[in-house]
Amino acid sequence: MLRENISPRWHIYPDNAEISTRLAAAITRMAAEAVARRGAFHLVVAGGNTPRAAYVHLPALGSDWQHWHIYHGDERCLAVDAAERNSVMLEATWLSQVPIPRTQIHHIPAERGAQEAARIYAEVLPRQPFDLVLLGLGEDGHTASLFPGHDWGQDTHTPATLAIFDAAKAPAERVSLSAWRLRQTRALFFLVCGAGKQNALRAWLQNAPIPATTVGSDADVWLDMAAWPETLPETR
Ligand SMILES: O=C1O[C@H](COP(=O)(O)O)[C@@H](O)[C@H](O)[C@H]1O
Repeated sequence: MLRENISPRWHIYPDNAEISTRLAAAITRMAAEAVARRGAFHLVVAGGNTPRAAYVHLPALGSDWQHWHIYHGDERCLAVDAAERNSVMLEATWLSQVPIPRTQIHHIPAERGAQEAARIYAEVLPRQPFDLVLLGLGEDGHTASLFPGHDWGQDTHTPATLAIFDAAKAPAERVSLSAWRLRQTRALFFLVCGAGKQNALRAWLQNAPIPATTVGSDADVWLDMAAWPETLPETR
């Protein structure tokens, strides 16, 4: 699936609470549509703090959980029960409370080290495009575990998963889906909340070489007012 390089759509809401309610409803609606049309919903989840509140809303909204398939955009190479792992956050906020078949929840086996986990996970990913990819934006401009100044795998010949050993944010060892694989999706949402994201967002608006500029060139960006840069680039 080729995504068009048009431009991102910026959706600004008052705060993370408002985004979380709306996002949870949107995910549930998209899942219902995907299941009705194709019999399954393939979702890539974002880690970090920003999406937590949205995930917390999901169990109560209810859904045809039997048809959901969950993948991660990235994972930190830590022990399987480490609190900083994205999989642990996902289980605690949402996955442990809904009857998605365990065989359809695809955590990255990052406890096995980045190289082996990336190799294994590349085989786990579906051949078809995802239905929805959720991504965050780090304060330093990283997306999933693709960091500015590193190769983020935008070329279509890049493997679908990357082993990262020198991430600028701890832990240094991580696994990430590559930029081109993240873009093989019907819909792509970025979540950006908090004043700490202003510099990264300004870089994106300036078309600076950060992963979001290429991964999210035609994304829907859900952001809160605090994240919108107080001083903006002159163009756009
Ligand atoms: O390290 C990571 O950071 C980004 C952004 O996280 P946030 O806490 O600033 O929302 C996240 O999207 C990624 O999954 C995570 O591993």
